[in-house]
Amino acid sequence: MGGGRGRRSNPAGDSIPQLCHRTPGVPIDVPVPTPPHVPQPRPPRPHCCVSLQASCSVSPQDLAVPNAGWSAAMCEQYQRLLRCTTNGSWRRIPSYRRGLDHLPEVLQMTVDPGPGPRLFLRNVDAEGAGFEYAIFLHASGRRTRCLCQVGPYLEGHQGFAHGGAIATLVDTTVGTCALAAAKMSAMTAKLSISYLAPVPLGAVVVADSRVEQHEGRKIFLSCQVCDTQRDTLYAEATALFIQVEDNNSPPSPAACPQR
Ligand SMILES: CCCCCCCCCC(=O)SCCNC(=O)CCNC(=O)[C@H](O)C(C)(C)COP(=O)(O)OP(=O)(O)OC[C@H]1O[C@@H](n2cnc3c(N)ncnc32)[C@H](O)[C@@H]1OP(=O)(O)O
Repeated sequence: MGGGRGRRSNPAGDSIPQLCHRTPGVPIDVPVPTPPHVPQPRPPRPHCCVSLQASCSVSPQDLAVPNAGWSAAMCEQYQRLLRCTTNGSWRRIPSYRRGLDHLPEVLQMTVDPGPGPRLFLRNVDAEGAGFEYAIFLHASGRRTRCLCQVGPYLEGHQGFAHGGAIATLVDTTVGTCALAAAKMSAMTAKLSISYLAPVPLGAVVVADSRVEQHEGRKIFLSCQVCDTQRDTLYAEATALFIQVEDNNSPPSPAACPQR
């Protein structure tokens, strides 16, 4: 589905094959929003370099591995990508329920055994219902490849993925690439996406990202989202990430235009 509408993608020309839990609905205490006219202090930057809580007895579960919700196609493509890690040219990045996907040289995960904040892409517990994904990082540290099965809870138009879900996938793929390139925390400053063909729910897609330019604190990246056969280009994107020091004070709020 959608195969005829996307642009044909260019082969990436690399050594990797061309590929294009638990209880649902854990209640979360949602804070009551403060009225918009009350000025609020800017929240601190996310602290990425958080040490593993030694006191926590719960072993974090790596979710970037096959589970019962993965389709045969997803499993097959995952195994293909995994084979490319054996010579060290690529490596799989572990992923946890809490904390960003795990790049130990850049950040360490937090361990959260209970309900509370969750990584956005890991907020659905039912296997296969939300984002099922695994990210691979190239040895250059400047390319990432995300294999993702788009679950039914990501629906936008009937039978197809929500554009925001695709944006999340892209942001995460380029974000991982930016963090690896920066070797420090970085945040999305700009994300531009062209949606070229609708992604059917249940589809397995591959998002390929690379650093295009790295100038000081600014990292410019590109990303393409394709089917596993590289027949359909679902989306292409460019992004700008800005390196941030974890212990910096937050930037002053941007002035809001007067109405
Ligand atoms: C393994 C782990 C995987 C993790 C993947 C996670 C992916 C998820 C990533 C996210 O979703 S992050 C959440 C969404 N992003 C934000 O919430 C960021 C909100 N914005 C900010 O906090 C600040 O605006 C920002 C940190 C991006 C920049 O503020 P700074 O004060 O540090 O930057 P500054 O204003 O000094 O600008 C530095 C340079 O960047 C440029 N710049 C900043 N924002 C820009 C912008 N939006 N567009 C274009 N250029 C921009 C700016 O012009 C300047 O260029 P020059 O050095 O050439 O003068």
